[in-house]
Amino acid sequence: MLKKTSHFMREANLIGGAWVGADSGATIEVVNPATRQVIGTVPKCGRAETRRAIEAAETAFHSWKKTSANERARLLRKLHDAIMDNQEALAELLVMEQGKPLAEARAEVGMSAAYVLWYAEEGRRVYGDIVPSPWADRRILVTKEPVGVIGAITPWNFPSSMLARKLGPALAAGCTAVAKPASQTPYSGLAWGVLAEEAGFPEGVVNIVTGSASEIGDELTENPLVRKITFTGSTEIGKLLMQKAAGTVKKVSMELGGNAPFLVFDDADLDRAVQGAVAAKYRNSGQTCVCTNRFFVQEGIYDRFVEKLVEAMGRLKVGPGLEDGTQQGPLIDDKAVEKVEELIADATAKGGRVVAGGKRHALGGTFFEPTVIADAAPDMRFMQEEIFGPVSPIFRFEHEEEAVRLANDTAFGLACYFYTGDLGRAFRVMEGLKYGLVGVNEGIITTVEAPFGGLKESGLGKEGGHQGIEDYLDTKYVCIGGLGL
Ligand SMILES: NC(=O)c1ccc[n+]([C@@H]2O[C@H](COP(=O)([O-])OP(=O)(O)OC[C@H]3O[C@@H](n4cnc5c(N)ncnc54)[C@H](O)[C@@H]3O)[C@@H](O)[C@H]2O)c1
Ligand SMILES: O=C[C@H](O)CS(=O)(=O)O
Repeated sequence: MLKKTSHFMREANLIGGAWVGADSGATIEVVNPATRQVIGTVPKCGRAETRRAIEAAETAFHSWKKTSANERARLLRKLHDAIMDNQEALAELLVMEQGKPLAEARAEVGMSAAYVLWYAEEGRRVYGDIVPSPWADRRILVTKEPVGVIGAITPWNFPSSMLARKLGPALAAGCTAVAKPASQTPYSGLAWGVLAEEAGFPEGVVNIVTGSASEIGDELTENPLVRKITFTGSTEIGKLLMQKAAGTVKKVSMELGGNAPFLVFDDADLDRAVQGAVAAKYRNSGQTCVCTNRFFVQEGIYDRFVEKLVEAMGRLKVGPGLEDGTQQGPLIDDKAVEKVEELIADATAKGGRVVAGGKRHALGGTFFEPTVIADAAPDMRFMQEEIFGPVSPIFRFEHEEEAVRLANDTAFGLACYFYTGDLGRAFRVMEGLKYGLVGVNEGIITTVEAPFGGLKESGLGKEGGHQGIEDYLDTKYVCIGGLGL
């Protein structure tokens, strides 16, 4: 491991400005999914340590909220610069614990820095209102104030940028934070503690705890000092956290699971659609919340699309993320591989045809062959379950209305994509699809300038865009009398 990477690889938690272990001394091993080797350990903290982190964040909040938006922006710009100055080391650390190709890890770290820079500026535009008063002798103000201590819980698939989408707006708004990264990928989260320290954020503003997810989660959701929970992860856990946060009426932001449809109409640019399909499906080996889960291809071009996708996909290089040219890394763990195998077995039992891949890769471990399944049918589990792996089930359809109905036939509503050359169809389909994010003739659409977030059981709230800071603010109405007007 390069020396600079080890600088960020902290085997301790950041609580109130101190790097500490678990009270019990217990630790969790962190495994490199490509080599299955233990790369290190992190503290196995629980409620007591989390409570101390919350109290440190509450203490820090009382001074942090009084800093000017300009001062917070200055520190956030320094944080942005620290991330970019260390992009390679942070990317290598991310690959070691998550497995994605180095090029994707670099992009994720770059996206993390971009969120920080975006909110450095958005924090300076948190405007209030002066409302024309209905009373001649009173004045009405509406102000925005930081909600206070926030609890942030993030997933393993984007261990850096998912935290950036929370810490960026939270710190810009004047909030303080207690963050819990996923146990599979803790180092990219803990690195935010190192970066925040080096950027000059006051002690207690950023706290990072690792360990028992349920214990840390229970303290974050039940402690009344925490005024907001922001979660990115599965819908199942999101529902649990919402229920627990209700006990103290906390604000919640939920970035949850997806089941993205990808529609290709007869009038689409087929080569563009295939290029978009590979990008929207195979990023992070299919382990993203916005990855295509179901392809719907119109009858007239179905066979050509399948043929071209198989050909394009066959060119993907599978290997360890740090190896030059790797485009498909390993899946996160054995459980992920078993889930993918179950879904393929279900599909083939229901008439699906494996036309590419379909089994564990010759590299062994959790590497899996990029897979395409033709003749997918609506009774297959893909329709309702997130694959979270490199598998493309391809359904066929005849009419536009049928495609939109099938695309919407899921509890999820995060991302969707469709390819057409017809402008009228583009508006009909865009307006008919019940999803928070829509890619029209594009397969990769996430950007800091745009609000990211799902509908239905894919979540609540938005991250990115000008909308993303609103969830970290309380609106206060002030009526001022006695002015002798
Ligand atoms: N919508 C989005 O922006 C987005 C982004 C990335 C991932 N995701 C979703 O996340 C899922 C994959 O990530 P994952 O496997 O880490 O999800 P997960 O829900 O299993 O875990 C997410 C986080 O929650 C923690 N957690 C687990 N059980 C908990 C509990 N009882 N109390 C408190 N915290 C708990 C985990 O330790 C982790 O930090 C997929 O469903 C994917 O679609 C959504
Ligand atoms: O996995 C979900 C991420 O939000 C994907 S993206 O990098 O934001 O597109």
